[in-house]
Amino acid sequence: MAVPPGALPRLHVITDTSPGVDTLGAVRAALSAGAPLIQVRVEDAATDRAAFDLALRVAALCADHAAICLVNDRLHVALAVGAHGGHVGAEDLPVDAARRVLGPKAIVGGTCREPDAGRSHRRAGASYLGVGPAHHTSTKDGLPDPLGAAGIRAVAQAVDIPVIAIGGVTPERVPDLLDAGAHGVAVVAAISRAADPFEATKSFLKVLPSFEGRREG
Ligand SMILES: Cc1ncc(COP(=O)(O)OP(=O)(O)O)c(N)n1
Ligand SMILES: Cc1ncsc1CCOP(=O)(O)O
Ligand SMILES: [Mg+2]
Repeated sequence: MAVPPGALPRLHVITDTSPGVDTLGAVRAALSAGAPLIQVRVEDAATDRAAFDLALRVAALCADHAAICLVNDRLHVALAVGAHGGHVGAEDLPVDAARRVLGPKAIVGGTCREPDAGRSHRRAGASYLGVGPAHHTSTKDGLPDPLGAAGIRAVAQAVDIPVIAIGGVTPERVPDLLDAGAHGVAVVAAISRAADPFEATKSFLKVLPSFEGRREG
């Protein structure tokens, strides 16, 4: 299911499969609070079967809430569960290949950190850019130094597709990221590892512009 141009949701809640986290509990809470989009992300070491099982359940929950479901990295899993699209980065399929795999109507997100890569992803058919780390994060290892709002701004000014800022995003940091030109934010820890993921989601929704991104029907 395609999202109309300009209607990409502003809050992307990314699943957290790290030990001690109630992955699906957090997804249910986020959706109940009004999260418009869930991205299914598993550890690199997870099997395809584990990724598929989680994605199938998340896709069903998203359907119940008229929310969008994307799958990170594993585009065959996205296709297998009927997700709305997928997200790829430097170690995944290139954006143009992801677009060919998922088709012209799918949502295809591509990671980038600087303007030239953003322009190139745009030409390759990306629907949106995931740009980060915006701030320090302990959720993913091996990342470069945080880009800060200035780094987000540099990419946002270079493209005409939505920029989703990722990495260490909290509700308090959202206004600066929006001022820098981000369309929205992607969040792992500040929702899934919050004491109350429902309230945490509400806190994000309060500081994001209202949700033209929620899918009809
Ligand atoms: C919205 C969004 N932006 C960036 C990423 C990161 O993707 P990638 O660089 O491929 O890293 P992994 O998430 O695969 O570890 C993302 N998932 N979502
Ligand atoms: C996957 C990824 N890519 C850049 S930062 C990041 C992790 C974001 O997680 P958190 O919201 O917990 O900082
Ligand atoms: Mg990836």
